[in-house]
Amino acid sequence: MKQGGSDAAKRAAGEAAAETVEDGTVVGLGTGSTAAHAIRAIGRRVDAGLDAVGVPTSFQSRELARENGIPLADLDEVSVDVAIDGADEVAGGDLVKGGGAAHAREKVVDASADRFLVVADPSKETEALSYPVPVEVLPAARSTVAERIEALGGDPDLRRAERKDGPVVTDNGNLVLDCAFGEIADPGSLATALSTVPGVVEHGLFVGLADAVYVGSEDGVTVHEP
Ligand SMILES: O=C(CO)[C@H](O)[C@H](O)COP(=O)(O)O
Repeated sequence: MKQGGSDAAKRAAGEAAAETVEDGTVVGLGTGSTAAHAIRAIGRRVDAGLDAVGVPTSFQSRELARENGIPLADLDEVSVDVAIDGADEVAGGDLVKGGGAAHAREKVVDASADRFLVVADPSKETEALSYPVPVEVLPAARSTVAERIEALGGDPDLRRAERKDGPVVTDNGNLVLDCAFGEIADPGSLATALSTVPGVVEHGLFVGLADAVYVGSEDGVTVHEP
């Protein structure tokens, strides 16, 4: 994932979005270092009396929410009022996500929310998406999906684990192909094409889902409503 942004900028964005969580609501808890700041801030607010329930998007966000005392629910038990999640690249309201290989559950939770707030540092903002699109695939479909992605003009690369020999395995037991397409002229068309490839569980293009983008910096937070 892009690592250009400062932790102070990520913290500013995460904490500003966490501040908008209202009493008596259900919050989708995103994955990654920026969303982690939001989770810790929500935990502090719960500790101070906020009545909120979290729906995690990954093993990692579930663990962090537990450590921070946030009551949790599964998505089939509640409906999500607001989701707060990070991104690897942001172009207006379109995103590439999945740097943490959590984009399948993230998309289910973020898309189900009444409001989806993206939290990011300025290094994530761009005019046109070009970050390699993470594609979660069934292990048995790795080669056939890779061929289809090449036919769509992409360059698929199996994501490998840093601290073990072999591939990254998602929370759902699948593999990830990071697919470079260069500058993506039409994210909507590419998203539709990827979704129709047999064996693709989910891809990291989030097109038109964001309701607001909180961009933090050392000097404060700017909120865009795409
Ligand atoms: O999509 C994600 C995980 O699947 C993350 O939200 C994305 O990678 C951004 O992470 P960070 O806030 O650490 O830069």
